[in-house]
Amino acid sequence: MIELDNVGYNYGGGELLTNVSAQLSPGSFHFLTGPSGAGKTTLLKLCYGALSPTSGRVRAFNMDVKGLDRNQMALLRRRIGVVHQDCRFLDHLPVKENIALPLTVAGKDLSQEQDNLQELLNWVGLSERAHANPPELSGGERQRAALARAVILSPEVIIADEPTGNVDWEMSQRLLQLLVELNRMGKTILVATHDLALIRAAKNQVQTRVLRISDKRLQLAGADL
Ligand SMILES: Nc1ncnc2c1ncn2[C@@H]1O[C@H](COP(=O)(O)OP(=O)(O)OP(=O)(O)O)[C@@H](O)[C@H]1O
Repeated sequence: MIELDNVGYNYGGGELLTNVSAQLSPGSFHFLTGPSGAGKTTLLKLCYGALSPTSGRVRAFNMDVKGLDRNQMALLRRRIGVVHQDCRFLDHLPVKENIALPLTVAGKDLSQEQDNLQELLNWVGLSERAHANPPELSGGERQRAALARAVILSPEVIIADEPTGNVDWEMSQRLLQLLVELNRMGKTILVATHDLALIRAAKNQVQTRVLRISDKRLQLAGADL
């Protein structure tokens, strides 16, 4: 699905990532970990085409991400759902409309999508909050709304950046459960996290691989996690 081949990345102040190679095969569940500032968010951005590698190659769905034109990039974004670290919303729009935004951008007729939207709101446990505005949501509700928005177009890959960063243990388990369910539905999952307890909890439920950025390079973490 996504393949990194000897990828290097440099924001201009020296190489941040070097010789990074990895493959996310269909239906796999990967965690990405490493110290703060190691380059996890950067690596995720390289995977979904928000950044182009300084060296090496990123391929998504057998296409070189670097050479994509606007239309191809828009298509790529529909196939990869992203939950951003800061999960921003349009604060003046209710939760339901925020979740529906990718449908609008994709030119879908919202009146045809109401059942789909309601099902998704139920799935993330936000049907009661559908008409609230984002500033009224708790951290866990924001994360679940962001996940719903990321999956509304049924992407094949879901990339989540610290989805449990600001929530308590119970809520992080609930979010994990949603990601596990998506994986069981056949979705390919990539989650950046500092939370080793979350990784251990996931390992009890699904087969996962843990990648760690250490000293600019990507390594497969050992079974000790
Ligand atoms: N747009 C940018 N321009 C310049 N430097 C950047 C930019 N974005 C990130 N960096 C730097 O790149 C390094 C890696 O950042 P990144 O956000 O990828 O790390 P991270 O592992 O996700 O960190 P954290 O766990 O704290 O979220 C940091 O030193 C950061 O300051």
